[in-house]
Amino acid sequence: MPQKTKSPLSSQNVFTSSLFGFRTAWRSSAALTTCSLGLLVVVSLLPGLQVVLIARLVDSVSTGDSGALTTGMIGVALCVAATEPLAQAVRALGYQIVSRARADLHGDLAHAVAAMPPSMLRRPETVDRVQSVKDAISMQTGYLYLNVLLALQGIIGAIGVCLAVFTFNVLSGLLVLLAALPVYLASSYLNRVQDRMDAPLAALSRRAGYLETLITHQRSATELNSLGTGQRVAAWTAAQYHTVADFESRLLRPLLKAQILAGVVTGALIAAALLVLVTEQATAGAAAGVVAAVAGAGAIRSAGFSLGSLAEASPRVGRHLQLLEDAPEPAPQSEAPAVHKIEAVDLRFSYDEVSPPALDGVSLSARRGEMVALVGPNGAGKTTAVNCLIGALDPSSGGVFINGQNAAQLEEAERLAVFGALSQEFGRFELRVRDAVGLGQPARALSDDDLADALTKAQAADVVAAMKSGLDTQLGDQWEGGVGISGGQWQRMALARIYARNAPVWILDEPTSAIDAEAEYEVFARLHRTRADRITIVVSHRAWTLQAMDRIYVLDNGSIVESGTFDELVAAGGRFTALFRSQMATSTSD
Ligand SMILES: Nc1ncnc2c1ncn2[C@@H]1O[C@H](COP(=O)(O)OP(=O)(O)OP(=O)(O)O)[C@@H](O)[C@H]1O
Repeated sequence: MPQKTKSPLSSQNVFTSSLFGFRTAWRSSAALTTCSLGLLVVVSLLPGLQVVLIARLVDSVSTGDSGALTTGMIGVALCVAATEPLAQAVRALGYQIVSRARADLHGDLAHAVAAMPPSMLRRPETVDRVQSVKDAISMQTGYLYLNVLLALQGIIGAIGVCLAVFTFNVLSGLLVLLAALPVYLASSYLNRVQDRMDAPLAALSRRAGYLETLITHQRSATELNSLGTGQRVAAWTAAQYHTVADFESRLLRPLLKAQILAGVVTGALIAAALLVLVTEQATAGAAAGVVAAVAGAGAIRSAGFSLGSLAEASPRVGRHLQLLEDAPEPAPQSEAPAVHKIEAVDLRFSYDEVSPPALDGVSLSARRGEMVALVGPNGAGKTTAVNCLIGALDPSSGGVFINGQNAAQLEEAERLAVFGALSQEFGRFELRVRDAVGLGQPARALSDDDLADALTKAQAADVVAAMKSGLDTQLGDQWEGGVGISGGQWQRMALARIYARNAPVWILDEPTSAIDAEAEYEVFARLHRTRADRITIVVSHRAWTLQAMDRIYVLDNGSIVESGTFDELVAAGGRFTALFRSQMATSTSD
């Protein structure tokens, strides 16, 4: 992944976030965006036009020109009548555009995350950043164009009013123009405050969101309510959201102060402009000045509010752009090479500086056709070793060699294509059966025959045969028409994905932990029967599954303490025997 030296965050401001809002709107619909801008210009010029017409109207009253009076009255009436409906039309178009733009932004985020390598996804800061960008799409970045429209309406309206006032009195026009400055300064100040608080706020919100997910998602909520502790998690959720609210209110205080101050200064400048007009101008100018002051204040307030929202969103725009930039380009699918040997040499890895190393010089190897096992007590380092093999973790020293080549030198996609890895926490993808299994194969869509073959090999064909819609059955009973399946059946679906993938190196971390004894026997028997064309590495806690392994590596405290075949290890009477003594005693007594 490319390392970035300069964060675009530092350069985000109202202008760049407006540009981002405009670009997303244009991408979602160029026609609607053009339409909204056209209407916007018309509606924004109405206040200025109103000022000019009122000045003429007052003039015609004093000169007694009845024709001009009638025209002026009709003009003012039309302006007043048209303003609100046109403004509403701009807003309605704006909403339509932002809902499309949000869909695009959610899509962009999903694609960016999909392009991230597992090693990047494992980092907590990546998860925080993704969550923050996702939240912002629903709250700020997704609505930017609406604020751009409102800000433009306010700014064009204020400029129109200023120009109208300039025609009566230059000083007064300048004062109206100056009235926009406090609002802009307040926006910039808020932008800086927001930027400082955004990262800690995202972390707090993610925790609140996580707790809420626990108590609102079907599976976890059912488990918690069965335990009778759902209310406790609900209370934690509420408390965490209150923590978020307290944190946010620290932002609201400076926001309020800055906006009140800006409002007071704006009001004073508008009042001064009005005073100049009333004291220096004839009746028409003064009357127009009153209208201008009201219209100008309204336009500037609206522009200020929208500019404030744009300023508030700008750090989020920065994070959004940075995340998309940091995500690598989606790599073209790589054909898996034939692998005749995989080796791990002296792997060392620590999760942090204080804990003892999770891997302390682990070396192992496997050749095509071999089936090897990693065993050891909980916390020995088996999953860490597996993650280093597939590249989800980078060892601090040592390396993984595929066909003798250092795997760190391979392209990410090339390396991932080598492995079919089934983790302990395999995914329960609540999709149609064909999609849930088909996700194993990125290179092509699988035919029904391919899917049936993978399901059969994973002992899952009977499960699907019993479903009314077969391969088209929706998995998961939280969905309308969806089917709930057992834990072991979910694991068989996950194993079917690995058969569908058919990679040259299979890494199966306790692949049968939830599967019944009969099916487990079948699964292992088939793995042995079909092992010739691949390398199979299995993590297992069950003694009998280890008997036919070509080699067993015994891990303890991050080091390999023994290796050999089952019989050799039993004969040695060492750590392996101690680890599996109770299981071997049971099988002997059976
Ligand atoms: N994400 C993590 N952050 C910090 N420490 C971790 C993390 N994951 C694992 N560890 C620690 O690293 C060591 C090795 O863990 P690992 O998950 O590799 O063990 P394992 O042999 O797979 O255990 P099990 O049989 O329970 O699956 C343990 O001490 C564990 O507490």
